[in-house]
Amino acid sequence: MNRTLRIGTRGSALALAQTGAVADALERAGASVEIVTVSTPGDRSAAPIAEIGVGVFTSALREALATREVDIAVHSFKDLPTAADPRLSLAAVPAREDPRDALVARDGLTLGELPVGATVGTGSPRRAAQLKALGLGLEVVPLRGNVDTRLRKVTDGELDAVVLARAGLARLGRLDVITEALDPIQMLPAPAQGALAIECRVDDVDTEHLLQSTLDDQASRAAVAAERAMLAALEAGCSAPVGALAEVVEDLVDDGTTDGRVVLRLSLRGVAATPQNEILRASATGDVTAADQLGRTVAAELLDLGAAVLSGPEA
Ligand SMILES: NCc1[nH]cc(CCC(=O)O)c1CC(=O)O
Repeated sequence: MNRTLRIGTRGSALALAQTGAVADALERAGASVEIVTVSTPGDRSAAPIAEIGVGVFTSALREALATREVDIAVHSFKDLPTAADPRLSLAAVPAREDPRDALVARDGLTLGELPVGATVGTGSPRRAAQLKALGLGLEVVPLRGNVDTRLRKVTDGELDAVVLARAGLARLGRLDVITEALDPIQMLPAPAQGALAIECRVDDVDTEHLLQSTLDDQASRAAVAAERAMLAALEAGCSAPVGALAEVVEDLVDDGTTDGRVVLRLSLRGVAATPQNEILRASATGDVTAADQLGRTVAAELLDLGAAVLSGPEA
């Protein structure tokens, strides 16, 4: 391919960092690329994400791609609505970063070391619900803004701590500020957290092939597919109090030999909070090639437990 591929991205420091890494990988593969910044309503509004709705960061980028303003779109996967866009192809899901949430607290404190009444900033209903469910007496304070703005609340002494995606800090080279990576047992990340979604137009098969062969990671794609199938089956938006984490695990099956045989399986854990802040949990393991089905299975279990009363602000 000798055309220059235009890669669309949001203009935040985080978006530029992750798009830069994608551009580098494509250049190493011999492609010629150019980065194009697309401003999104999510970047222009200071309102809580829960109020401005699904896709605030991603629809403008998808539009720019569909209308041929750009050839490739790089999204934080967790910001993408679960509804597919028939004009676009999810050409690559690169190897995922560590998907955990991270605590950044004053004085190097961990979650368990924060005193009763300590203020913890997060704009995410999912993080808020799981923090409250720990029963530590933490005071969850609404918070929005880019990574730097959120970190400053702690350095300025306005809040005792904030919770952010570890992956965002990793991409910005700010892992040093983390005082605790939160165990998924306490805090399941957002579906697809830490993963990127790289899209191109469905009819642009050359670009699709380049992205797929250069950047796609099958295990990350399967894990994210399971998490998002769970989210979709709960009909919850990206800001709903739903967490999910799928991992490819080795499973030993008895095949009659003394050692048994190791097969790869996909394990999925899900959490949903009811409006009463009751935490519901479910998990299952399935075939790596049946990720969507696994997601629907865990969602069905959550619905059985009472998650039906649950709906995101826009669901
Ligand atoms: N909704 C904001 C958002 N979207 C993606 C990331 C970064 C991490 C990722 O790629 O999952 C963040 C920041 C955060 O949640 O702290």
